[in-house]
Amino acid sequence: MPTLAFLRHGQSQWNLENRFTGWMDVDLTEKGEAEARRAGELLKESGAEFDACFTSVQTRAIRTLNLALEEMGESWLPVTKDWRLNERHYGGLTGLDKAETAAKHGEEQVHIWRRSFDVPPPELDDPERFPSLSDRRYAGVTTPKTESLKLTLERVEPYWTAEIRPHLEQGQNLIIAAHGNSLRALVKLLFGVADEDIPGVEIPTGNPLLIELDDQIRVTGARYLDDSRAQPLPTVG
Ligand SMILES: O=C(O)[C@H](O)COP(=O)(O)O
Repeated sequence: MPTLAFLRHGQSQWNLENRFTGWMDVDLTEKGEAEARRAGELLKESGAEFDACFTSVQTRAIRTLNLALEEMGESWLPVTKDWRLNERHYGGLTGLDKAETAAKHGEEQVHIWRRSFDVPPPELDDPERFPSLSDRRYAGVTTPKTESLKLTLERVEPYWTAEIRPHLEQGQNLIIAAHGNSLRALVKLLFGVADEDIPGVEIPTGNPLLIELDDQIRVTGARYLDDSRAQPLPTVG
């Protein structure tokens, strides 16, 4: 039966600075690099043998995967990168300090923007401030101006169905190295989490979530490999 590992990137510079990041391409901090290596150790210790990996086109996820694979001695594994695994686009919140934004708009509004299923943050109306959000890695892509989790799921799900799921159906074991909200979208899909329950789902950085699937690609078990930094997992709906 196939095994799937979800790996959120290690701490990024803007995680450290508590800034909304989204599609901004920021690198890992030293702590983030250490988390990525530790994730590789944990994946190796799990004994799972992986066949292929998927990641976004954002440096923090790509480097997390590379560091983990290096630690596992598996840098040879095929890796597919696609923008549809990117973090949700944080729109006009991109680059803002999360605490300052809460002080300005209220904790509740910021929680809705961060964790609700279908309320998108305000649109980014001055994209020239962040050129990497629409640089040539997105050639041919209509880049969003903002994304709720629902909109994120709407681009993650077709990619999952067309490009990832078929590997699992062939019995391959996969690693998906991605982001807090693209992984929340996948957790929602795989675990059948209701819209009203998704705000309670958090994904820790650099802590592999190992998911066991049956041959219909239904979840039969799931656990975080670093128990001390685990978050509660949804029951399969
Ligand atoms: O894009 C970001 O700012 C983070 O990676 C995820 O942020 P969140 O916890 O506010 O959704």
